This record gives sequence, structure tokens and C-alpha cells, in this order.
Amino acid sequence: MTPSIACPVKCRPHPRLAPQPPAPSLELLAARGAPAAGELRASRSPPYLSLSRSADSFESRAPCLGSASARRARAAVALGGDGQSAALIAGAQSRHAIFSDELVRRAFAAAEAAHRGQVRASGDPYLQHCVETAALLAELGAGPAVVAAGLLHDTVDDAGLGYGFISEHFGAGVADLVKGVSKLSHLSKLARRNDTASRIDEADRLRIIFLAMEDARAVLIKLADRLHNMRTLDSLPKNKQQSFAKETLEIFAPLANQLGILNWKEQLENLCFKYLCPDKFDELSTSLTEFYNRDLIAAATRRLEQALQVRGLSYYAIYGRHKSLYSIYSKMARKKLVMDEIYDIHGVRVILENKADCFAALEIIHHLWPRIPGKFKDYINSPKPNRYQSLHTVVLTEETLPLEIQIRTRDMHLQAEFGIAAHWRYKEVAARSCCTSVSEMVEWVRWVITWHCQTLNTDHPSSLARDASSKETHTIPSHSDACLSSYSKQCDHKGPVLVILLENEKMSVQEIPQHWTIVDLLNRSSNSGMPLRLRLNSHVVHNWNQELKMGDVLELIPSTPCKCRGYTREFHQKFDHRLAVSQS
Ligand SMILES: Nc1nc2c(ncn2[C@@H]2O[C@H](COP(=O)(O)OP(=O)(O)OP(=O)(O)O)[C@@H](O)[C@H]2O)c(=O)[nH]1
Ligand SMILES: Nc1ncnc2c1ncn2[C@@H]1O[C@H](COP(=O)(O)OP(=O)(O)OP(=O)(O)O)[C@@H](O)[C@H]1O
Repeated sequence: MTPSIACPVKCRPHPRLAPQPPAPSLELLAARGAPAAGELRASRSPPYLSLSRSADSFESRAPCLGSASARRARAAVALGGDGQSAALIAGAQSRHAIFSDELVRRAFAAAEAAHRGQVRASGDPYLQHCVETAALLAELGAGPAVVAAGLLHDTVDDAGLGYGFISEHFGAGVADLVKGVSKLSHLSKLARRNDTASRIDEADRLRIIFLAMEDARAVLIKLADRLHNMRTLDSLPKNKQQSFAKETLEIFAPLANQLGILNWKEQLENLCFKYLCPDKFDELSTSLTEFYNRDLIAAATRRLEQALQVRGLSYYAIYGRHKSLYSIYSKMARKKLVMDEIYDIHGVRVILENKADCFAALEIIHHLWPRIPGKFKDYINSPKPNRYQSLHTVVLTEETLPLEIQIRTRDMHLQAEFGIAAHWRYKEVAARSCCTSVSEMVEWVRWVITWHCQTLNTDHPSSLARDASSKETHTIPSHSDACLSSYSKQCDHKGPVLVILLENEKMSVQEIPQHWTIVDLLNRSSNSGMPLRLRLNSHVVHNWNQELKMGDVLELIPSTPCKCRGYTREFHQKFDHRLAVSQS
């Protein structure tokens, strides 16, 4: 912890003139992605990089598990796996109790058997990826079905397990989740092949299709899968790194944002940044050491809490965050600023009872620290057009670094988190249009996810919404309509329908009016000759007049052979396999 500095803050120069001592060199090395092997195990990335903020890799935890050797042995016997997989489950159990759940243990055993002998590009056992994906879900507080599906998520596509097998042994719920992830993986692969991420409109539409999935939890599992893949991207060739990073930045990071999983969003963005702009990433992470203080937020929060208590001002929450490297980079690029012009690298938020308390807190804050002129904004008396309300001020802390403080009431906070002014909208809708039905869908998905993931409910003040209003528990999806905290599912929304068209090995995400049939779409589509056959969601189409629904995948099989036969064959094999799976 940085000791508080007694010097009068008024005489402290601007950070540009009084640079902070650089962060420890180990961290810098880690930040640049070039640590020696031993250092990598010993160090963590600096928090501002947020490359793996809350989950240590298994490797870095394994050495601490000596005392768990008995548990490992028991696991090996019980699961019939080898020593390596026994160590994997023991490692996971030491991190998350849910890995001792009976369903999860059985899922681990099935994944172990299915992936036995398979290795990742890094040479690591494939099973390790399944465990890390499931561990990310466990960190969010997901329940046994989601964690089990996380373990099994690749067993259909990559290890030939059938839907029937998973359903029989783990129940239809887990099997549907695995099938959902498999569908998402398939679409994502097509998107990478077709470079969908480069076409912003199509990337947006694809994300909407993901959100419209039958069960939002499949998206959560796919995100965890992608986050672990991004963390281990070093083992892939450069072109694949680029294509994964591009797709992640355009599709998966915004999805994580829409779902409200900001920690994952930041990690994904930072990793994409590292692979897409390595030089800029290195340059900015080096510069940031001058403007970054790990302990500043905790110290400022404590100081503010004490001051509010002394004045007898009660508050709902005080918390802070370090701005992520990618967010800093984006703001610099967007506003054409240099780093020392970014005043919210360190930010604190105070949530109070009413307006008068907000202004009283503002006064206290300005007594604690000198304000930076020109940075005060009163969005309480002058709300933004989207009804966003808050007081913003920037002060100079003892560490001679600027600190942005946002002050708002609980109602204003709910509006800023969940309402029209919700942060995800504020971030994305400014650039792209977003219809009401999509917003409703996002609300629904966020709600489903937070309902299912304990930590999303409890460790962030956004949960103020539910803490205060959810008096009783309801089950998904039959959440009671009478309950005030209820959202109703809006996937059958009134907006346009989005479907995926596969035509001559090219994928496009098409927007069509409601009630359009296959024939309507064919009439509009660019294909010249009539296709010999059509498949809709892997099934041969007999009735071309049937209506298309949100997320449908329509495949046009060309009448004449085309150049990319290998791909066609592979594609059909996949579809035939999926057909067999869905019929089994
Ligand atoms: N949820 C939500 N947050 C907002 C909105 N507008 C501003 N904010 C928050 O307030 C911060 C600063 O906003 P402003 O004070 O308007 O700042 P600015 O003019 O964009 O730029 P800087 O002062 O350079 O940060 C943002 O970084 C957000 O965290 C909004 O409409 N919705
Ligand atoms: N002062 C603050 N205190 C606490 N949380 C904050 C503060 N400012 C922003 N946040 C939250 O931090 C998360 C990440 O925000 P980030 O800084 O990347 O974007 P932003 O605040 O919208 O900034 P900008 O648009 O200025 O780049 C969001 O959830 C945001 O609500």
C-alpha cells in the first residue's frame, strides 16, 4: 500500500512534470509479453493491462498444490484418468469448490475420456483448455450445469460425442448448452473465414444473432472459451492470431460488454490490442507506468469513506477502477489526446441517497483534494440528452495524479447501468444505431446471465438493482410477470429478422423484414442460377415458402461445382455431422 503523503497537495506539479517511479521491471516485462519462463510464473500482468486479471493459469497454481496430493490421487482413482488429468481436476477444485460437484466431476471425466490424447497447438493437453474455460465460468459464479457444459463444450465438434450421449448422462439442459456453443463456434468459424469482422454492419448483426440464442448461457460459455483461447494465442501462427483478434475485438468483446461482464471485456480488448498493434501496445504500456498507481484508488476510497463518515453522510457504495490500457488507447485515438491528457485513468464512483447528498459529497471531495480546473460537470442539473445524471469532478491526489470522481444517487446509477443511459449503449450506440428490440434483447440476456452468475450479482454495485428489488427468487425462464423486477423475454421482438446466408461458400448476415419466406430471400439474394438444394439449420428444405426466423442459417448448395470444393466437402461433413447429432 502506498503510504499517504503528508505534503500539501497544492504545491504538487502536474504529473507530466513529476513522473511516477516506473513499475517494477518484472511487471513491465510481463506487460510486454516477453518474460522469462520463471518470471511469468512468478509475476502477474499489471492490473491496467488486465490480460488475466482474476484467473491464474493452472500452471502458475499447480506448484501450490503439494498438500492436495491425496486429493489428486483420489481424483485419479475415482475418475480413472491419468496423473496429469488428476492434477488438472485437483487444481480446479482447489480454486473453485464447484469442481467437486457431482455433475461437474462426471463432466470432467467425460471430457477427459473424449479428449484423451489430444493436444493444443501449445503442446498442452486439450483438457486443460476445457478446464480453464469451465474455471472462468466458475469464477463468475455460474452453476453446475454451465460449468459442466464448459467442460464439455468441445466434445461434440472436436471429440465426436453425440448430443444423445450428453443428454443421457448429463441431462438435456447441459446437452442443449453444448449444442448451443457448438452452433456459436460454427458461426464464428464461418465469420473468421469470411472476415465478417471487417464489415461493421454484419458484425453487429452477427452479435445480435448470438444474443438471440435460445439460451443466453451458451453465449457465456463461448465467451469463456474465447477468453482462454485469446490468453493462449501465442502458440498460433501470426495470421491466425490476427484473425482471432480481429473477430474478438469486433464481436466477442462487445458481446461481453453488452452482457455486463466488464472484466472479460477488458481482458479481451487488451489481448486483441496486444496482437493487432504490438508496437503501440508496448509503447503505451511503457508510458502508462508513469501515470499509473496501483494503490491510489484504494487509498482515495478509504480517505473519502472516512471523510463522509466524519460528516455523517451515508452512502450506498464507493468503489473505483483503473482504466484499461485499450480504453486509454481508444480515448486517446478518439479525442486525439496524449496520455497525460487522459484524466480518468484512475476513477472513483460514489453512490448516495439523494441530490443534496451528492452536492454535499462534492464539497467534501473538493476539501480533500484540489480540483483540476475545467473538469467539473454537473449532469445532475443539466442531464445529458439520454438522461444520464451524475456530478463529475477531477481532483489531484497525493500521488500527483488526477483522479476522476463520479457522484450520483442510486436512481441515477440504475439509469446509468440499466436504463437508456446504460454504459454499454453509451459506448456502442454512439457509433452505431441500435433498435429498441435489440436493447430489450440485451436487457434480457444481461438479466439471465446475472441471475445465473452469483458474482455478477454480488460483487458489483450494479447489483443494487436486484438487492433492492428482488424479494423472491424465480426460475428461468418462467420468471413471474407479476414481479416488479421481472423482464420478459423479447427474442420474439418486433424488429427486423437476421439470418445467415451461406452461398457459394460465402457467409453473409442478412437483415430481412418480418415474415419473409425463403423464396423472398432467394429473390433478393445475388445468386444467379437456382440452387439445386437448400438446407435450413442443417435440414434439407422441402417447403421454400416457410418463414425465416431470427438466427436461421440458410445454405444454398450451388448447382455447378465451384473452386473451393475442399471447403464445400468439409462444410457438408460438418453439417451432416451436426444433422446426425441433432437427430440422435
Ligand atoms: N453510463 C453512462 N456513463 C456516462 C455517460 N456519459 C458519461 N458517462 C461517464 O462519464 C465519464 C466522463 O464523461 P464526461 O464527463 O462527459 O467526459 P467527456 O467529456 O466525455 O470526456 P473527459 O472529461 O475527457 O472524460 C465517461 O467516461 C463515463 O464513465 C452516459 O451517457 N452513460
Ligand atoms: N470514475 C469512475 N469510477 C468508477 N467506475 C468508473 C468510473 N468511470 C468509469 N467507470 C466504469 O468503468 C468501466 C470502464 O470504463 P472506461 O473507462 O473503459 O470507459 P468510460 O468510463 O466510458 O470512459 P471514456 O468513454 O471516457 O473512455 C465502466 O463500467 C464505467 O462505468
